[in-house]
Amino acid sequence: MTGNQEPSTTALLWHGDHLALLDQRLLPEREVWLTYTDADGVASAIRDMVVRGAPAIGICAAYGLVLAARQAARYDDWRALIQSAARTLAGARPTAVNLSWALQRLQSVLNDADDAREAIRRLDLEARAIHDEDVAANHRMAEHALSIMDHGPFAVLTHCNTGSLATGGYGTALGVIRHLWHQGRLTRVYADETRPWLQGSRLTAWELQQEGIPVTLNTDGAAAQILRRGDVRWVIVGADRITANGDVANKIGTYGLAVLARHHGVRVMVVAPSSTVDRSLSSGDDIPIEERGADELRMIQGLPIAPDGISVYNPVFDVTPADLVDVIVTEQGVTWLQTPSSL
Ligand SMILES: CSC[C@H]1O[C@H](OP(=O)(O)O)[C@H](O)[C@@H]1O
Repeated sequence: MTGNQEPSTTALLWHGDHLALLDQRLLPEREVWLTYTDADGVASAIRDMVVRGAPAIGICAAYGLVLAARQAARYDDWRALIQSAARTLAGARPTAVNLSWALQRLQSVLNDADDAREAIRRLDLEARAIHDEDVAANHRMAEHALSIMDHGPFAVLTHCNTGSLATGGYGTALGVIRHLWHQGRLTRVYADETRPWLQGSRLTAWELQQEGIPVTLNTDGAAAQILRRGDVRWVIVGADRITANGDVANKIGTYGLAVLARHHGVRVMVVAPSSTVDRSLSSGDDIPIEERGADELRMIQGLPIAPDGISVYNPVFDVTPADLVDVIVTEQGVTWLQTPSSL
């Protein structure tokens, strides 16, 4: 990879006997690291969004299972205890398939372990491999994406956070954006603030500003006007689950953005590792969509911004149908869903 600089930001650090997580609920004001030594703690961290982002939560679940194995080693029923921890971790969040994918990969390794110490060793190696593979995949996806984009330079718009804070490092959609910048092919990134959890304003704007990448923060509602102006060539987003027909579950608001992009002749690129593809589901209708608490809309940093007790609908993902996605990029390559000439 030429011209890439590893970003200084990272979401997680594995120390063999504990997992350190940057508490993303406190960014950008405060950088606070929390330490986890057991699977229940890691599951809570995922559920409470201390760490978030489909690939990142898969990697954390893998390390969480290693922690479970270390704690179970002293018991005769160590294998059953590890399996129980896997179920707890798998239940932390429903939409991103990376969580179950990572846990299934570790459990297949567990089956080959004859004793608890061997289980710890094998699980640790596999979890580290998943982490390393994710970073390598992000760099490969950036290369694949740039190979099909015109030289530019041009502006792009992105939604939510898909960077080093959402992955093992470098990022998926944000990895493509980083590579565009380092190759001199990017003029500006428009970052949707991404209500209600504000991954865009609190995380993406923070990541990009740290690296001197020109980023402009906009309300989700301003995306239409930005796309109408014509300087944005691509909408580039991540994914939490991609089904066999190319439907894409991603942060709430992605579907509306794809409709806007198609209306304004702007191409939509989805960037996600192959661990995000769930071929067991025939369409996005089958993807479980997480709904989170009402206070995510009613409050901001503890301050009420809506009438007390107001009814709230808070799905935190939506499904963009394949016919609104122009291209899907994974580490294995590029899949055009709309023939380029038709755009
Ligand atoms: C490369 S991260 C993929 C995906 O995860 C984010 O959701 P969340 O912040 O709730 O974990 C968002 O949908 C990203 O696009």
